[in-house]
Amino acid sequence: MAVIGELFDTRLAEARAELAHVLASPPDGAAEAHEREVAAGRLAREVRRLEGAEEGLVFGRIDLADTTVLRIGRIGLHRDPDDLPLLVDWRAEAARPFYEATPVHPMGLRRRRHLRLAGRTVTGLSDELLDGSAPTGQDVIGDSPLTAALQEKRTGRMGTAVATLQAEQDAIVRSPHRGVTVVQGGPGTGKTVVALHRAAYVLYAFPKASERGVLVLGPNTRFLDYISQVLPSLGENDVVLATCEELAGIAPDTAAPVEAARLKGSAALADDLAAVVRSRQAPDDDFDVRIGRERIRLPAEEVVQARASAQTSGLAHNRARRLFKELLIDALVRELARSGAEELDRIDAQVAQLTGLDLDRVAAADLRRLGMDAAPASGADEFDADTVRAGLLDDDFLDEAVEELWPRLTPGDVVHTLLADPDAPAPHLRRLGDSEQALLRRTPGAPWTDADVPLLDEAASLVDGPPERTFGHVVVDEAQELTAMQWRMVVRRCPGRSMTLVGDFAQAGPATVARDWQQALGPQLGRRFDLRTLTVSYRTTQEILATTEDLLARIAPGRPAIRSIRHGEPPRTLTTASTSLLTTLDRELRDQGTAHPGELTGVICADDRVEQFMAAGVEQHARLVPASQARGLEFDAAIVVDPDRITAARPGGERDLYVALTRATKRLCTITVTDAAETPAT
Ligand SMILES: Nc1ncnc2c1ncn2[C@@H]1O[C@H](COP(=O)(O)OP(=O)(O)OP(=O)(O)O)[C@@H](O)[C@H]1O
Repeated sequence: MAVIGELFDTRLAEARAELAHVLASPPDGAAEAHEREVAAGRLAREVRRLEGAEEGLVFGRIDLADTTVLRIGRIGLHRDPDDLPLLVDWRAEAARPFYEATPVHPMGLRRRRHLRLAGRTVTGLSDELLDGSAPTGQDVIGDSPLTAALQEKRTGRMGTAVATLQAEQDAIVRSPHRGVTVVQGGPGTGKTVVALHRAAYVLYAFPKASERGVLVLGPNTRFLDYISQVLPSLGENDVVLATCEELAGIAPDTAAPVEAARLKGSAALADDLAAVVRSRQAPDDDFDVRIGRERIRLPAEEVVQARASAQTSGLAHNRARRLFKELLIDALVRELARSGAEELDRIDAQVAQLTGLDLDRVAAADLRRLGMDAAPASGADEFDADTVRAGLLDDDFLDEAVEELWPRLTPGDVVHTLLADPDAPAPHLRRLGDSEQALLRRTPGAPWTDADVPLLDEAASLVDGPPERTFGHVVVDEAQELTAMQWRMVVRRCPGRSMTLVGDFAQAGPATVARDWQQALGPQLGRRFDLRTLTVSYRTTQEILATTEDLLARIAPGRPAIRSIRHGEPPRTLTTASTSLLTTLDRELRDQGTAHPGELTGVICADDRVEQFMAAGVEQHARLVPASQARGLEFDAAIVVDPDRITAARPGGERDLYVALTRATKRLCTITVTDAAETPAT
């Protein structure tokens, strides 16, 4: 162990020194400055990687039957690349038995040891003997490391489970499948754990995917904050964590009403957006333009031909506009050459008629006298097509004329036209009923909502082309939340279709229309996904799961109940009148604070109660979470306030309630309100 610590310190000191050296050496010229920047970036990443892995660097050891010993850690460490590693990276194939060996399939192991460290000091050991041999004085048979890990107090940030990944989880994390893997499972079954460890595994094991980077997409910034520590502690800092809005680079001003969000999530709107863009691409009409002092008219056939070529080029609207313009200019140049030649021939003919001279012959005779070649001249030869073409490309008047036919568009223009213009070509949208159309109707200058973001992103891809940043692998957590339009956003950013998607339809929010993975993914990814199911809850106690069985049967009929490895107190219910709600909540918070000091309590309530509870100072004692944002979060204790109000607040509110009730690792208290006077209208 001490040797590993020393080697780690040396590596970290070397990386820091090298970084300091690179930053201190002044670059000589632009090329060197660039090289220096690249080297500094690489070294800074290496320093961060090592620093992130320092805490709990070594957490396991396996002793093989042939007496080989391997120590398992967050990163790998070798003295020399050709030597056996002193520390095996948990993702290496050699570490697999640490996670997957069982007494029935010992995978060549005699013993598996879990270590607990405080800094560099080993504070706990626990061994499992896998080959059926009797423990010796060297073996420490103690508490299961998983039990110990689960008993730790919640901190408000998710911790890594790298030391205790369970075999069914590990098999998914290490899956060699490079396409789409879908992981489903009830609350607390470790879907997020699997998703994040999978992201780290992909970076390690799939070099192509890691070159292009890994994206982890989460439902909101509260959730991303909750999981933000996990990957750095696995030695990975290069993963991009984002919400859909961050991915699109758009900050919406407000949240859309649920019904509008559902409608805007429909993939049919993608066709409507494409139709709006196409409708702005050159009508079947002549092109009439003034060039210098001349008016030139291109017939409609020329315009139609240029449009067809631009449209079939595969380029997005604003890029295809350039091609369209160039094709029109080619046609104009041909037209100018033709009309110019005609004009010259007409002048020659007039001169010949008036003077009897053939100007072409005179010019040729002059050239011969000067000893130069006398090629037969024609009007077309005197026309410098390249110069004319270049001039037209830069001509502002011409560009204005093209703008009339094929205007440059912004994503906002396109979405606004679709939602605001009753004459816009929008076959799918127009098929909706009047009330639905009214929900989608947009007035000029209205703020953009979160549900507009995928529409704006779709429009951006139509007018400006595919997103600049794409990823080699995408992990989507709470994937049941994504609408069809959001799936399109995701797929655009993952051309290789290499993804890990985790979620649970029993926890779906109100904007989700799909009820299973086939419905959700089929349109974008077909049937090509590997579906895995996790069956054991590591969060929600068996007692809490038992009280949610009826609710689960209503929201996900036929779904087998999951089992939990945790047991806790039976859930309690307090009943109060609405006028006493704050007093009851305050008393409960104080009681829990006294009985269980240092524990993290979450108060989950209908969104419209948050302000009132904030004003009452609830956040001094607990995390206050609107029910719409509770997905994925976890607390030692949860107080769910006024379940009826949560259920009534949004369509599919029973699923919000199910999420709220399954957040606690130890105890759940539900406060019901007896008088429904305050229940909001739905
Ligand atoms: N193998 C494990 N070792 C230690 N802790 C684990 C393990 N698997 C899951 N956990 C813990 O169980 C809790 C629930 O895990 P996680 O949040 O990944 O579940 P989930 O399926 O994503 O839940 P939800 O459906 O609510 O989103 C977390 O505290 C997580 O750290």
